[in-house]
Amino acid sequence: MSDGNSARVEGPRCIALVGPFASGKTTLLEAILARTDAINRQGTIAEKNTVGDASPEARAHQMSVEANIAETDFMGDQFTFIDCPGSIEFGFEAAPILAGVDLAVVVAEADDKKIPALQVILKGLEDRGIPRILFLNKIDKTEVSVRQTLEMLQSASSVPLVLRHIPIRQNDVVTGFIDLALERAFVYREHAASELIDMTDADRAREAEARYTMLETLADYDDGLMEQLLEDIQPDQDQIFQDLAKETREGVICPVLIGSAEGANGIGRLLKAIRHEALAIDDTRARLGVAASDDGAVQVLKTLHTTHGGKLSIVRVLSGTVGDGAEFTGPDGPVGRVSGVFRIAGQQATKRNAAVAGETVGLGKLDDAQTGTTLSTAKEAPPQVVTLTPPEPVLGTAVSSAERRDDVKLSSALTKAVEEDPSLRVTHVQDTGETVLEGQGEMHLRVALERLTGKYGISVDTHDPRIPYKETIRASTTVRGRHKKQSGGHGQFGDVVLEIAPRPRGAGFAFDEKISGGSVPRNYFSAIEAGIVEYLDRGPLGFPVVDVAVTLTDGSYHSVDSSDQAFRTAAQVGMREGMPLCKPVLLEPILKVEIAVPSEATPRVNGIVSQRRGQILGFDARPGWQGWDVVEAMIPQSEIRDLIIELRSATAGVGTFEAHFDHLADLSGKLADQAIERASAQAA
Ligand SMILES: Nc1nc2c(ncn2[C@@H]2O[C@H](COP(=O)(O)OP(=O)(O)OP(=O)(O)O)[C@@H](O)[C@H]2O)c(=O)[nH]1
Repeated sequence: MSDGNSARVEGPRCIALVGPFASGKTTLLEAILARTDAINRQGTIAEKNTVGDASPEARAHQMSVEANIAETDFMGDQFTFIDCPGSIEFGFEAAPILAGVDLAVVVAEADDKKIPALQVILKGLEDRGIPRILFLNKIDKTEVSVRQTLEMLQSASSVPLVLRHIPIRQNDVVTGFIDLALERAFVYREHAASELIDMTDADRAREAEARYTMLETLADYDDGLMEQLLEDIQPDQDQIFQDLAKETREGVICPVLIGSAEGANGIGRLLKAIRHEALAIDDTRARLGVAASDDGAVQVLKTLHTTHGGKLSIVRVLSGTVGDGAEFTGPDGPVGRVSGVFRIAGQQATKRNAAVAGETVGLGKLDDAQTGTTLSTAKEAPPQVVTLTPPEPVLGTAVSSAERRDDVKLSSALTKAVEEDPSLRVTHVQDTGETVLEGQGEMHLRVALERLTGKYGISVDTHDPRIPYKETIRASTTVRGRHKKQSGGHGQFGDVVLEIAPRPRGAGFAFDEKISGGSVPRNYFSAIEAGIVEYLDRGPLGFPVVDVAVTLTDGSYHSVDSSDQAFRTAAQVGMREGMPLCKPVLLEPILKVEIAVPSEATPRVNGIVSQRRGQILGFDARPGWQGWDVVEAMIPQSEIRDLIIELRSATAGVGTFEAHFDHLADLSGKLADQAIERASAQAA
């Protein structure tokens, strides 16, 4: 049977499967592998026997926590499919992958709660100019009409969604479909290819109407077709296939196919559409602005640290042939020599021969290669096709190894974790002395921690990161600090008079001296200042002290017993006595927060911010995001902790925020008392 003669391109393809959480991407990959005989039997998520999601973390949570890669052949063409996780928390995994694919299959379902997530995904593809086909999955359990579903889904796409299939229903169950381009009806067969059937008169009438709607949209981009429609001339079928392919490749439309990944229905049709409508590497290279060349050039889609084989860079070969021993250069210089070319299938990597342009393979031992970069075998640094900026983390946890001997192991495992997933961040917080692992949400962090244990065998302790409170003073005092030990032998003597005064917020610490008549010799000044600075590490409330001025106004010395150490101690004695008299006050860090949400959630954000002692600064439309707002607010750091969880629940999972330190503000009353109590308990 013909699929139409659209100008089909040749060569190995790389296709991303994307879509909202649990829309059926991993199941679709499984169905595709079964349909193309890459596996004998289709596994299911429930039975935990799918090719994708085979890592212990993915199996445990029954969700994709990283991209799954599998290769197959269909009608003589080679395809690599990359199933990208749907959860927004693992969303950054897809960014470097999408840079190297020919087409994205967006797996969606008739669920209005998932429309905001679908919008985020489609916008990402639209912004990057990636051609896309929408697979309307779970048609086996869809009760609403496809027409209504399409209207709902359309709000998430900025280009027309073009329905290519309509369902055939019997007793409210979808039993097959009509392909509007082929004008043929098929009945689904469980886990087998659909069978061609005759159309009933009623189906023929529905088909004619739906087909006309499809043609009208195609005609918006094809004047010749528009004229034919106006003159009531039946367009040629090849022409329709050509229009579909051209307009899909240009990204001006998004065709919609229907099916059921679980029942393996509609899979053959989807594969045929991909085969005809996806571009191949020559066009993708043009989209990425990479010149054709005999030099090997690759795009790094993902990095894996395998427990035995070392580092594996999953790449799409953009040009040339890439084999063992190839030496690659990245944006910052040489990245290593390939040791092993691997075929990737789920969790398995098997050695293979050299890879040609268009193929997606694993390259071993490119130690300095980074995910998202373009590498070349030419000596000079290759132009980069994308710049990837990981989203700012939204949640953090302090981590430490349960066993001291694992400290070094933990630090190297954390480095590898961030290399595999740059949307994780590890910070060593000087103020609190903690190592904080930050990421995109609870599950993201949980999986990262599980990997530390599962993959590297490190047992990790975690707790909420401490808030880096500070303290300052509100009043001045003058105090004497004496240190005297003169009983027998070489004694110690230091004596200072210090004036302690507040400084404006943000002004920092200042030391001055107003010594007259040499009551304290000049050579002891720096030891006195050092003693004060040391004291300021932990003020009367238990926190680092900021914004104070200390002036040395007087003192005395002993020609034999005075020393740097004695004056240093005297200064600390003075500070210890004087500071509690200066009305100490706790300071809490306040963050400036930009919260991005769909506009209908904006009023709820106001409530969320004020509950967290926050102050709204204003809100505006989110640039480039139709129907979204950005709310600006100041929120105390201690109130941010689970902000992301509340925001996501108010926005069907898509709300997000960025926060940066802005200033310190006074904190008094019960909240201050609690913070002081907590700190002294932790210090004890
Ligand atoms: N009824 C029905 N259920 C399906 C279909 N496809 C997938 N499912 C179910 O939907 C759930 C999610 O499927 P997955 O394949 O894990 O979805 P996913 O999109 O890969 O999920 P994430 O990557 O974790 O976002 C599973 O329980 C599947 O069995 C389908 O066609 N029909």
